Amino acid sequence: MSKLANFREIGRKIVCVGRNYSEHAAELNNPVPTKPILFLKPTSSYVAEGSPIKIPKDCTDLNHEVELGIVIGSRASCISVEEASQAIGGYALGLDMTARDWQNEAKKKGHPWSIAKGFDTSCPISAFVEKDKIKNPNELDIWLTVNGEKRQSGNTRDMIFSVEYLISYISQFFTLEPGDLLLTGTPSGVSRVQPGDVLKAGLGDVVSMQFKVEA
Ligand SMILES: CC(=O)CC(=O)C(=O)O
Ligand SMILES: [Mg+2]
Repeated sequence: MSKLANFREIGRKIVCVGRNYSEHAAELNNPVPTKPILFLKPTSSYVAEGSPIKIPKDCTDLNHEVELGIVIGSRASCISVEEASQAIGGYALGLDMTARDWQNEAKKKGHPWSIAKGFDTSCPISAFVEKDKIKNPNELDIWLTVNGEKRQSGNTRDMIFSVEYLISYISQFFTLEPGDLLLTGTPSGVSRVQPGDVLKAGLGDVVSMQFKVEA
């Protein structure tokens, strides 16, 4: 078994990409970016299957964002797009749970999104997926249902910036280390969740996961 199977324990950082699908940028009335928008989540935000997603106190608009996760396998600093795939150690499916009311408030004030995106349980994550299980990460169906109803359905080919471009771009600023996770942005269809909801998500026929939402 790969050493990266416990990437949640060894992970040093979670780097997230925002607005990487133009339909999602449009549904929130955001401009389409000309270069990747990056933010970080703390590793304390991880939650694995079997434990609930908890709506933070005073949050009134918690949204799901299903995203392809890249688990970094080797140290990478200032690498080129051509070198990027060598840094991939494997994959995971992730949810970038977002307190949209808090994020909107922060955006208005020009404040960071740290609390809106990084509160405890804001990063539900699947089991580790071995690198060889996915031939092309830029050609994967990705979906999410809430209580059995389809809410998000996309394909990573619609990402504005490819997986390799993102790894290269991020490595110009942050040295990537084994166990780091990159969340690559969400397709359209984000929506509010309520206590008792059951979220199911999947990546092609490679991996799926389920989480219950609690107050
Ligand atoms: C508007 C956002 O929250 C950006 C984001 O996280 C995304 O996946 O897009
Ligand atoms: Mg996101």
